[in-house]
Amino acid sequence: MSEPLRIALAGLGTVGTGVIELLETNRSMIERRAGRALEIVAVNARDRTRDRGIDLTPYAWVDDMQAMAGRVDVDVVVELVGGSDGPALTLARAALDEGKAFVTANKAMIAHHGLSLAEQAALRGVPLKFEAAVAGGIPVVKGLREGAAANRIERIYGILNGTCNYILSEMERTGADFGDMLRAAQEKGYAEADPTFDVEGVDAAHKLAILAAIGFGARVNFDGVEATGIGEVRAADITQAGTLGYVIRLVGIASLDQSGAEAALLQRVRPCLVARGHPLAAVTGPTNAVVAEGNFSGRLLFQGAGAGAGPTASAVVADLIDIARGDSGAPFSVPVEELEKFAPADPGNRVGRDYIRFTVTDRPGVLAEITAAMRDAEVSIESLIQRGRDHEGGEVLVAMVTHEGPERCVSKALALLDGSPSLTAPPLVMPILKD
Ligand SMILES: NC(=O)C1=CN([C@@H]2O[C@H](COP(=O)(O)OP(=O)(O)OC[C@H]3O[C@@H](n4cnc5c(N)ncnc54)[C@H](O)[C@@H]3O)[C@@H](O)[C@H]2O)C=CC1
Ligand SMILES: N[C@@H](CC=O)C(=O)O
Ligand code: NA
Repeated sequence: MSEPLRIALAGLGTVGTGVIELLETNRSMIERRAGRALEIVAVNARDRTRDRGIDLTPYAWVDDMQAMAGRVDVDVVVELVGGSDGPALTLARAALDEGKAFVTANKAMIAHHGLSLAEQAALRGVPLKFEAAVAGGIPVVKGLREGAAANRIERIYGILNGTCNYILSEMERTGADFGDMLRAAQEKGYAEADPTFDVEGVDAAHKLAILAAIGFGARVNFDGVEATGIGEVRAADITQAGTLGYVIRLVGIASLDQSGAEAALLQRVRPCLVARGHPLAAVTGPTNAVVAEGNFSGRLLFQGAGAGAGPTASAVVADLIDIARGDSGAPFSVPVEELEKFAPADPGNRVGRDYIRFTVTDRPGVLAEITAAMRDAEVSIESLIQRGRDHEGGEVLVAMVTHEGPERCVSKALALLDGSPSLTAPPLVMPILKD
């Protein structure tokens, strides 16, 4: 058997402690599969004295995280600290610079700096791996990079944030309110250190940017992702959607828009209506699911735990096993210098159906004003529901579903209504996910 793969582990929170537990529990099986032992030699976290429920005495404690990069007894640095910049990025750069393999679960860092880190890794000829950064324990990076490598990917979409999916599906199941469900998601360890990243769609946008890069051979472009979170989704929307045969899910979608002279990349994260019969509608709780449509494979569905200690550790250790076996392939499926630079697609070109919810004052003529704007913008209405008011002159919800049409027409209709005294809040538009 070869020499052990020697690991330095930075960050001993939810994921870091999960990695130690997994390596301890499955030690001999992993050694057989990897062809060599995976041995943690050094660990670091902010607080040495904290009781993490695991025994850290077998490992050297390093006070300065950055010192791990230069250790001669280390082959691979694992970063489980978090944050797109700061110490995580400094460590990544230093480790790659020292010619160490680098493994991370940090989607924020890969979404922002994945391209330059991949360039650095290529320059030094060392592996850079981030399976845990996209959809936690689901082997979707590997699935796309290896399993679906023979295909041209037509579209990738999915439920990429466990916290939001937990909140939406629990609101749907129990009628509970948003705040209580967010607290529960935090207590269960699904949420990011800053949960606004989850609820505002930023975390899902990080993951989508990485997925799109792998699926389309594109340069990672987080700034090209249009992200809307779930903060505006009301219990009433969930009920209305249910009446119409849909559930609401936060969905990240990436596809190539071929309508112009040059292909452009559409990357967006939006709360969407998902038909009850669609596989994503059955995805509840913190579960993630990714659908990739390949031109030969057809629809591939990857589903599983997108967060939590065990599943995320499973992805981190899978990367370590790959490194132990000698895999040093391109992190984004094609060599970094061949990644294409796509312009962001105009979302107005999207042709689809939308759910639009208006909150209006209940007085004569309001509905006529809304439908006139739809007519003038050439938006065809498929169905319309008006919910009864609470009191005379009170707020009323008007929800409609459009026929298929260009998204720019819906935007035009909303622009026509902008500033109307009849609307008590900005309308909420949720695309209806295409099968
Ligand atoms: N928790 C989850 O389910 C998932 C987490 N991730 C990612 O994994 C990474 C780690 O996440 P968690 O384990 O949940 O975080 P955590 O907050 O539980 O743990 C972070 C660890 O890093 C240490 N740390 C933070 N800032 C530090 C600093 N400035 N200097 C030294 N140590 C520092 C903390 O002491 C702690 O040990 C993040 O990038 C996160 O986005 C990815 C997928 C799922
Ligand atoms: N906060 C994330 C954790 C994993 O990436 C989520 O809720 O999905
Ligand atoms: Na993954």
